[in-house]
This record gives sequence, C-alpha cells and structure tokens, in this order.
Amino acid sequence: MSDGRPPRATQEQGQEPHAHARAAPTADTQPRLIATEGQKPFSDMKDTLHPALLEGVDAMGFKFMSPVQEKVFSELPSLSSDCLVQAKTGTGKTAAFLLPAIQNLLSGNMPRRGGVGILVICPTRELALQIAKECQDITSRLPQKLDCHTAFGGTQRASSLKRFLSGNPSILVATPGRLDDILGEEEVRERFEGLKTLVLDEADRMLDAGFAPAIHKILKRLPPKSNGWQGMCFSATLPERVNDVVKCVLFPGYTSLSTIDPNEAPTVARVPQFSVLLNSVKQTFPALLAVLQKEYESNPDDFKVVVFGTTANGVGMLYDLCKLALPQFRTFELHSRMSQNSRTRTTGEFKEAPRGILIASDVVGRGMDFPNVSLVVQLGLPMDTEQYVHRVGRTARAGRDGRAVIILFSNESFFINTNPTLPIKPYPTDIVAELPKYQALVDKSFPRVDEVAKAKAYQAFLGYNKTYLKKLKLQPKELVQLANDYAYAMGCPEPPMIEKKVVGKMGLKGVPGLRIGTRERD
Ligand SMILES: Nc1ncnc2c1ncn2[C@@H]1O[C@H](COP(=O)(O)OP(=O)(O)OP(=O)(O)O)[C@@H](O)[C@H]1O
Repeated sequence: MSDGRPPRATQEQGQEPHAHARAAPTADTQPRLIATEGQKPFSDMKDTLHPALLEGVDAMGFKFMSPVQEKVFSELPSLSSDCLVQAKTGTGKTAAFLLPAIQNLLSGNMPRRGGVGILVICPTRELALQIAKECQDITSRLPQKLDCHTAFGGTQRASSLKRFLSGNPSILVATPGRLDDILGEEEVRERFEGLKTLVLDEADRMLDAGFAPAIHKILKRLPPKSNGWQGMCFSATLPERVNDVVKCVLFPGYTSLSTIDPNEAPTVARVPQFSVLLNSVKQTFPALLAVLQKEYESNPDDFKVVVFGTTANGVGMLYDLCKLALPQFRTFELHSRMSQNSRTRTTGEFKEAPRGILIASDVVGRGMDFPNVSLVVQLGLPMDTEQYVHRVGRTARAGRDGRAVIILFSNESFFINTNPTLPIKPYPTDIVAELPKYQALVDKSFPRVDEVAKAKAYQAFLGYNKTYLKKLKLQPKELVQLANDYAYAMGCPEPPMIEKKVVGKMGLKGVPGLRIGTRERD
C-alpha cells in the first residue's frame, strides 16, 4: 500500500547513484528568497514531489516556493494538466515547469530507454543551456539519473546527434532550428514516441511570426496531441494574440494561471525605470558613457550592468568603444555574430562575475539569468513592448532590486508615449548637460575602434531602423541622413561604403546620401 508519496524511482542495474550535485550555495551565492512572508516552504510538497526532488531544490537554496511555483502546484487540476502560465521575469518559472513535468515522469511515466519524456523548446542557445543546468540541479539527488540533453545550433550536428541517439535523453531542451533539423531523421522521431510533456518557454516569442513556422513543422513531426502529451506554455508576457495560437500545443480547456494583476505594470515593481531623450542620434555614445558613470557613482559597490544594443554589429562596435572608453570596468560582449564557444564562455563568465558591463544583443534579452545584475541600459528602440519588459527583467531577479534606463533619440521617443503602462520616468540627472565631458572621451576612443566594425554597425543601424520607418516618422532620405549622423558620431570622416546589393535588399536604391561601393576590407 503506497504511503501516498510518489514512488521512489527504482535504481536501474549498474546505475551509479547520482554523484555530482550543485555545490551547496555559500552565504553570498545563496539565492535570496523570492518568497515574501507567507510563501509556502517546499517542504509542504512532501506528498506531491519525490523526496529526491525536494532534496535537489533544497541543495539549490530554494527553501520557499515563489508565487508562480506555488500557484502551479496549488491551482493546476493535476501535475499533468495543460497550462498557460504568466509570471514576472526572474520569479522562478523554470522550476515551475520543470518540477511538475519531472514529477510526472517519476510517477510511472518514464519513456523507454533512449526515449524523450520531456521536451522543452526555447528561443536561444544560451537559454537552452541554462534550463538544462537547472534541470540537472533539480534532479541531482535522484537515485536513478535522469539525463537532460540539449540540441541547438552552432554546435557540431553529427557529434551532438550521436550523443543524443546513444544516450538516454529523458529530457531534451532545444532551440527550434536544430530540433526541426534533427527531427528530419526517422530514428530521432522514434525517440519521441513516449513524449509526456512539451514546454514552450518564452511562449509568446516561440509562437510569434519568427518562430511559429518552425514550431508548426516540429509539431507535425512529434506524436499527435491526441496521444495525450501535456502542453505547458510559460512567459512573463502573454499578449492577447497568444491565446489564438496556443491551441496548437494546449488542449481546449487548458488552465490559465497568472501571478500578474492585469492592472499592474508587467515589469518587476521594484525596478525604477528611467528614460534619457536625446535631441540627436549624435549624442548616443556620450550619453551612454554618462549614464554608466552616473549609475556607477551612485552605486559603486553594486555595479553589474547589461547594456542592450539593437543589432549584433552595433553591439560589437559598442563593446569596442566601451573597452577603450571605460578601461576601469571589465566589459563583456554577447551577440549572434560571435562563435558559439565564445558566446557560451562569455555567458558563464558574466554569470559568475561580481561586477562588470555586458554589452549584448537580444540573444540574452529573454530568460537569461545573470545573478545580481543591478542595472539594465537599453540603447535604441526595443523590437516591441514585450522585448522592453524582458530586457528590464535581466535585473531584479530572485527578489533582488534593480534599475533600468532607456536611451532614445528624438525620433524614437514615441516609444515612451505609446507605452503609458510602463512606469518610465525622465532620468533624474540632466544627462544632456553632461555630454560635452563625455564627448571628449568618445572622440578620444573612436579613432582606435576598427573602421570595419563601424561600417558594419552603420549598415546594421540602417537595416534595423528601416523596419521602423513609419513609427520613426522618417522618409528614406531622412533615414539615410540619420544613419550618416550616426556614422559621424562614430568618428567616420564620411559615411562608410555600402554595397549596391545590400542597398537594394534594404529598399534604399537611389536614396541620396549613401556611398555605394565595396568596403576596403571586411
Ligand atoms: N523558489 C526559489 N527560491 C529562491 N530562488 C529561486 C526560486 N526559484 C527560482 N529561483 C532563482 O530565481 C532566479 C530566476 O529564476 P528563473 O530564471 O526561472 O526566472 P524566470 O521567471 O524564468 O525569468 P524569465 O521570465 O526572465 O525567464 C534564478 O536564479 C533561480 O535559480
């Protein structure tokens, strides 16, 4: 007769007890409780969760459940129910989907050896690695090891496929591109016959125009929903449009849970958010340096910053500038133009770094958990309101405080006016008055930034802002002038060359102000 506790997974013959475990957090690494007073301790889940899972989260320093974790456990009809879950950034959604899904597997739903029981799909490679790590930590105390594999681009396809097929990937965390690719192999598709749970993390992003086609191709190659696998969709932002598309993953009548009051701002309340509105794009670079210096001076002992740029090449150039202009800070760069090894290495370094400045593109705009980030700066227009919210969500995680500043030039200032629900106030110091001091630093630094990096940033600036022509209220000719001002601000004596075919692709053929030709060297 069962004592009501979930069955202890039996020890497979020859299976070593799971030796490695996450080192017990030291005082300064102990995640501060997300829990506020009155949040339930995980020990209350002793009749719901396998004892080894409770030992796992305890070893991770999770003593109390966060609101979204408690809501999932207390309001889901069963741990295998389909659900659409919204909770603010940094509040523990990863464990909120992993724990019920893993408990399901342990409750007699393990797939056959080599089969995938839980599939988590997320938008970026770094997030896939982060989720897999959290999964390994949560299951670290299980007597029978549960392997969590990853599948994402930028890694050797053959070797990772070999590892997948020869391994026992009870859990797979994947990005859509690589998953869609390997599902083209029959022997890979067979591994999903015992699928029990499909999770879309950052679900609104996974179901938007960018990813939806790949997601639909993937769903066609997985067992049909009628096989009964559980669908779970999680995000900090779930705009209305998501309700129309989640039915491809969730059964009708799925449970919808949210820890966010519809009348409150979607960003974490503890994060004061400011804007710096510039008269000209030429003020962008001294304004960034001024904000970083001001923020450092007001909080020198807690200065771990993420600066978001709008394009990968723009971020690469910004990194080069900040390295030269701010040698007193350790600076990091992360964007899609880097090799995967560099991206993975930098992600790990910045996660561990007690302080420093990460200059990043949106490759880390969602989901990424960099402990103790004290400030998020956004330079230029976010792709949309949701992206703004997720970027701000890189700070104030796990119950910590944080601050956010967005720097926009005049044409971009519509973003503030068209997002009244965002609690963004004017920056408390008059940054524009401080610019001359920082302009001198910019003028001294840019001559040492590679001209090709500037040319790539110029081209990326044109391409990115071309997509917002209407919102920026610009004619193509004015856009080119704006980009030429941006190039001037980078210290380019004249606008960088841009190839004829690139101009054609951008739809800027014949627009005056461009210098058509081939760059000296790439
Ligand atoms: N119950 C808990 N107690 C203490 N810390 C927790 C708890 N749950 C999660 N954390 C920690 O809080 C941080 C944020 O967790 P997580 O990344 O899952 O948040 P999220 O809600 O998924 O954020 P995002 O919306 O940005 O993806 C992580 O460092 C995680 O280890």
